[in-house]
Amino acid sequence: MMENLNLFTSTQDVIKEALTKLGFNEEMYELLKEPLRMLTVRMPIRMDDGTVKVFTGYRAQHNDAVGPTKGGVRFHPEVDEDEVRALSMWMTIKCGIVGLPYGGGKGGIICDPRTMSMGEIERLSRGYVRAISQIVGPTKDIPAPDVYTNSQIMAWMMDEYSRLRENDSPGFITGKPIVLGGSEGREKATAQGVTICIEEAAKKKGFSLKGARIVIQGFGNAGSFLAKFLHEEGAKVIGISDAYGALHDPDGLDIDYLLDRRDSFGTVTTLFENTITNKELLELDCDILVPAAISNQITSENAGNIKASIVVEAANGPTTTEATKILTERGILLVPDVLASSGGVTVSYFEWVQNNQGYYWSEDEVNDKLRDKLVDAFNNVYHTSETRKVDMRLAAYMVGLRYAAEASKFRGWV
Ligand SMILES: NC(=O)C1=CN([C@@H]2O[C@H](COP(=O)(O)OP(=O)(O)OC[C@H]3O[C@@H](n4cnc5c(N)ncnc54)[C@H](O)[C@@H]3O)[C@@H](O)[C@H]2O)C=CC1
Ligand SMILES: O=C(O)CCC(=O)C(=O)O
Repeated sequence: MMENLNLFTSTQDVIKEALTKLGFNEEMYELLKEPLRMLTVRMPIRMDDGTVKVFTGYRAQHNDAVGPTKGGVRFHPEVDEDEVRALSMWMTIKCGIVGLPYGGGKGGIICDPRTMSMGEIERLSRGYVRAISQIVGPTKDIPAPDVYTNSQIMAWMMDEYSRLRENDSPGFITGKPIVLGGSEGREKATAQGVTICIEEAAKKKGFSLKGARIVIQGFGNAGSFLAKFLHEEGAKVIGISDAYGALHDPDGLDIDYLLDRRDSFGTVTTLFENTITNKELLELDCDILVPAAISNQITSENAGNIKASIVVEAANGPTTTEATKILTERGILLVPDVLASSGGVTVSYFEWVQNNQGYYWSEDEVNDKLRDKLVDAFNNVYHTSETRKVDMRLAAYMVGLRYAAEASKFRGWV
């Protein structure tokens, strides 16, 4: 049988299994099996050469029983409707795992910002906010950064929304620059959360991070800060990659140099001749493998060849259902995306809280609060996996979905 690479339908299968294990009925599955709302927008944007190009974008809102929906916006040529749907469903689960008062949302625009000027990216970012303005807002749905979007783009989006509403609305979006109400620690939060999960996973496997060999796919916001943190903890980062290729040195790469040379899209390998492929990178001999780029990277084809004893998903959806089974059967500890990458949305929540109260915290305060939430979340999912005898992904879905399901029940929706 062909492996299911459709992120939306494969997510539905795990949601169904998790709800059944939790004892919810078919009606609950009917409610949670897809987003409550999915908006498709077409945005005419004036390009620098005077022509008009029409871009397509999406905003999905999975479930808002717990509170406003929350999730990033992705600018990528391969964005598609089903991917955005699945990403919004994962956000509901992520927020539930760390106990945030949000449901899941997610957005995306089909575009390649690497080939666009700053002016074109600004006009597209503002156009997107105008197009989705009716369904978003600080108490409705709060966007944030994701692949190929950053704090500058969040600033333009916040400015556009504030103009539309005729009042300053920092709580409309998170991941903003500090001077516009961004939170200390948000930029590094996803990697910080992944690092905490790696520390906890290593404890369970009984080894120290000092000298542990790490491979990271992706050298953007998540991957590059992660390489820095693990390098600082004494681990040996022996492989990294970007969209164009991968670098490998069994004695450890020069992380400080690579961090200094990477561009704002997380590209660094184009500076080197001696590269390997992303496919080869994933199969390198190492202790911990961290996919931190895009989806469907570990499949039934390569899961049997993964050498790591811990796989931590910093990216959303990097491992297929079939590959999850194979890794689990092989005794590899898999820390699923909805847990491992929840540091980003956790500090986004802290940013929103700070915007709402107008009083800002120090980076240490943010990091301490983040650590408390993530250590609890990791142990909760791990414990569920052990006691219910289910794999870590199913355990994470059970922990995360319970929140949205119970809130939907209390509201009388099901
Ligand atoms: N930025 C955030 O706060 C969060 C990000 N994530 C997830 O982490 C992953 C990475 O996101 P960011 O680091 O924010 O994005 P980014 O845009 O900063 O970096 C993306 C990285 O992936 C690489 N990449 C892109 N296409 C690729 C391909 N076809 N093959 C291999 N590498 C490729 C890029 O070269 C770059 O190094 C995504 O799956 C994202 O959804 C998850 C939670 C929060
Ligand atoms: O920071 C946020 O609100 C959302 C981050 C996100 O999109 C994700 O965790 O995939």
